[in-house]
Amino acid sequence: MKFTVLYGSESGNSELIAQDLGAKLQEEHEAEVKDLQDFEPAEFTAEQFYIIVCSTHGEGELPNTALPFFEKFKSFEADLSGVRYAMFGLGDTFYEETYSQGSEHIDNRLAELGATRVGEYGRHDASSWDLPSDVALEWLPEIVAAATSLAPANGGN
Ligand SMILES: Cc1cc2nc3c(=O)[nH]c(=O)nc-3n(C[C@H](O)[C@H](O)[C@H](O)COP(=O)(O)O)c2cc1C
Repeated sequence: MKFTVLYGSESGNSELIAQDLGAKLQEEHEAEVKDLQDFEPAEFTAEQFYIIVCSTHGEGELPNTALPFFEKFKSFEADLSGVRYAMFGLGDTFYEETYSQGSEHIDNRLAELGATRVGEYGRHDASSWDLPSDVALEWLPEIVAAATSLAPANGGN
């Protein structure tokens, strides 16, 4: 199973989590970490398992760095039904109405295109005392177990 960790970050928290998840995954798996700024919607493939780490800015919006990707993704049309992914959203419960909604824009569009989210939706609340990477690394094993137990989408080995 090959993992691609994608991140959208404005002040660095999601990027740090993505790097820490990538390093943990690389202990036992093939894994790469990419900024959503350097990723195109057409790159989504059933050969990879995606872990998307993304924060919330503005009023429930994506971080600025992820906006160019999302603009393209909104109008991108393809059948992503073979694509599997997990989501980890960052936010702050201080923003009650829009808590952690940034990542949900990406999650909703992936679902619309037929991709399958695997495992629990991870979250980090900046108002909590928990360190972002601690929460994400605690969340990771269940995701890896679920991802690696899935049959390859292409039916291959
Ligand atoms: C200007 C600004 C606006 C924000 N708006 C929201 C919001 O609407 N909802 C939310 O849950 N968090 C919001 N946050 C909190 C961030 O999502 C949180 O601090 C997160 O850890 C930042 O991650 P990043 O460094 O990867 O961008 C906002 C933060 C800032 C600085």
